[in-house]
Amino acid sequence: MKFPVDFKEKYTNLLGDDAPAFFEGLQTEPVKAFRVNPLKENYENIDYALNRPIPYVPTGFYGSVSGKSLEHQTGYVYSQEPSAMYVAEVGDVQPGEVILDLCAAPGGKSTQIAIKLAGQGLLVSNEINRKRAGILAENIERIGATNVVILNESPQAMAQKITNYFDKIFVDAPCSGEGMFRKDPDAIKYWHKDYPAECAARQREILIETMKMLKPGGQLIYSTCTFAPEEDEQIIGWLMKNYELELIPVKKYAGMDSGFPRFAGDNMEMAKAVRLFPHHFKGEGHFIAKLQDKREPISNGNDSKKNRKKKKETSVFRNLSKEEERLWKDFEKEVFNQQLFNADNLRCWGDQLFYYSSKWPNIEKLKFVKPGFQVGVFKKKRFEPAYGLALAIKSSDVLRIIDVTKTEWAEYVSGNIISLVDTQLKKGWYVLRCDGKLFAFAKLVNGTLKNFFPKGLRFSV
Ligand SMILES: C[S@@+](CC[C@H](N)C(=O)[O-])C[C@H]1O[C@@H](n2cnc3c(N)ncnc32)[C@H](O)[C@@H]1O
Repeated sequence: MKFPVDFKEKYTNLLGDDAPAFFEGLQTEPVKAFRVNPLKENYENIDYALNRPIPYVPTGFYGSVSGKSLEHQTGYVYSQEPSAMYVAEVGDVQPGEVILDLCAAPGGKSTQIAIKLAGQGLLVSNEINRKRAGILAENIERIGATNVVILNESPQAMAQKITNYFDKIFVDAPCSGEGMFRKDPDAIKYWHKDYPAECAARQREILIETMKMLKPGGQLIYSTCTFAPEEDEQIIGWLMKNYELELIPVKKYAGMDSGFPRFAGDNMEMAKAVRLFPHHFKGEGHFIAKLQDKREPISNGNDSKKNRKKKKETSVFRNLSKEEERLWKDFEKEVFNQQLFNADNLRCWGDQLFYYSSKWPNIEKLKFVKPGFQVGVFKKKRFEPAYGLALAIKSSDVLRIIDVTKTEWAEYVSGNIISLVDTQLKKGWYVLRCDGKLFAFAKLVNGTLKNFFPKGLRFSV
């Protein structure tokens, strides 16, 4: 890998004696890792070795996973390099918190945050780029969380609608990406001498909006995948100068460095942040800082009138018609052994049925990809379950399960039907399961499982 001359000169000056090892580290192979997903039943029942745990991430393991495996399709595993995994750990997410992941695609941190919420509280996962927001939605769908709203907004538009609201905000900022040079050598092409300063200007713009949305007394977790002081310590210095924020010390595990005070006017506080350098640590480059808002905490922003409207006043959704209520209830009774959702939290967006808690904010006038958890769609006089519903339930919820072989699973995910011989089963909807993992809905008609695997997600193994 050939580095730009200005890059070499900059880090030779900044890192001194450590610079040769730094450049050498950027030439070595990137480290592969993945996380398992405790939202899933028997989540450690996977075909990947779990004998190389990552010391600072309880669900993280070194090793690589295939995007075409059953474990990946069903959201049992998520591929993520080891440095990036530390961000959500630093955030210390607790079930019940109301969290914003402002720069979220493709979803590494969001999937980890949603899993940590364990179905309680809310994650608003936002991505400004429409195409990337679509990928984010796919990744979140697989993990099976029902308490995630996926927006496709600018921080400015969001902050106009939602203020003083979030307990925690993650800003995994768009950055000059120097820490990704080894994983994605194309990132070098974008680099030039002024790039870090340009990125820093954008980061400040994003953070101005972020601070409007953070609840007084909340926490901000700021991270980048770059080494540039302008985008790391100097951004934190700027934040602390302009807002009532203090740094919370981040625990340093073996190989992790403290933030560099000398990168931000010898501000000793910077040592509370963490720097991950590939030549000291088993992972790609990252910077993480955790900041506490020192303003007087207010009672939960959920109750703020500005942020919330009564169900009937929210124009994104409409209430279900009597016919739709009946269709959903009939489906629920037929397939599940219990009520899955409180009926008060079910709403329609067009003909699609969503779970959207009445406690969540009003997202009217904001662009979204998924306004809550999609349960299904009403088609003429029928209800069709969403693919994501099969990934968000457990076998113990379901009356109608059909177990299939790995070969049949591969047929189904590629878009084919499955023929059942001599079946006595009643016709209708079933959840398909392979190797203990629920993976899709199918409709049984005359001994054939008709394929309802989403067309855009089909793949050949
Ligand atoms: C480092 S990536 C996020 C990675 C993600 N958090 C993850 O863990 O998978 C930064 C994201 O910020 C988005 N972005 C770019 N410009 C932005 C802006 N002005 N405001 C908010 N987000 C922006 C990019 O599209 C990109 O997806």
